[in-house]
Amino acid sequence: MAVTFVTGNKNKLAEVQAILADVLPNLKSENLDLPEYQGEPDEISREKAKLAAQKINGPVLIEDTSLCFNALHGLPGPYIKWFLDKLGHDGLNKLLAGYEDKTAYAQCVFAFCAGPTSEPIVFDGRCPGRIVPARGPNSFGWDPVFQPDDEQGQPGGKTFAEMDKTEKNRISHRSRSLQLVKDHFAQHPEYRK
Ligand SMILES: O=c1[nH]cnc2c1ncn2[C@@H]1O[C@H](COP(=O)(O)OP(=O)(O)O)[C@@H](O)[C@H]1O
Ligand SMILES: [Mg+2]
Repeated sequence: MAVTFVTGNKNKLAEVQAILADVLPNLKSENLDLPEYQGEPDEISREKAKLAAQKINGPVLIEDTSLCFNALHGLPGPYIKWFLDKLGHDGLNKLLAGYEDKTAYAQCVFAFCAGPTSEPIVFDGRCPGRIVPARGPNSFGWDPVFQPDDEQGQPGGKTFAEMDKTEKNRISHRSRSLQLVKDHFAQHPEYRK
């Protein structure tokens, strides 16, 4: 019962295969065109996983990433893709111009659905930080405008874009939710084959 990771994003696939290698050595991948649901991040991932499990007719893993501004009660959240696309890094900063509070969190929700009639299980990983004017290479999404907090919960020094991969992966929203996924599959050897 090999699990299929449904994604169109090659970077995500590589990261997920690397991190899950020992618990899901036979993880497959498929690029299905799934609808972009609206709602709370965990609900969106749940719906995506259910539909993917019906289309694949087997066990699936999906992922959805949000960037949530506290002053805006969690928005743009799951809609960050379009906000980033239309407003750019500068526009994301300007959204918070009227607010003292620049804090935000990156949220990654993986969802696993065992089959077409199963209820999905969600794995919610978050990384707290703040929105800052862009710094560092413009290589991945909103990385240049997100400055994660340090281990003490204080404003950290670097944006995600200024960190190397290892440094980002130690604290990132995605690595935190993947750790939960890993713990889950460590207890479910039936998916290792
Ligand atoms: O770790 C990250 N750093 C910076 N940007 C990210 C990260 N993960 C996802 N994004 C961006 O956030 C947006 C929402 O991600 P989502 O997971 O819905 O994207 P996808 O549908 O392209 O896979 C996209 O614009 C994506 O590029
Ligand atoms: Mg999305």
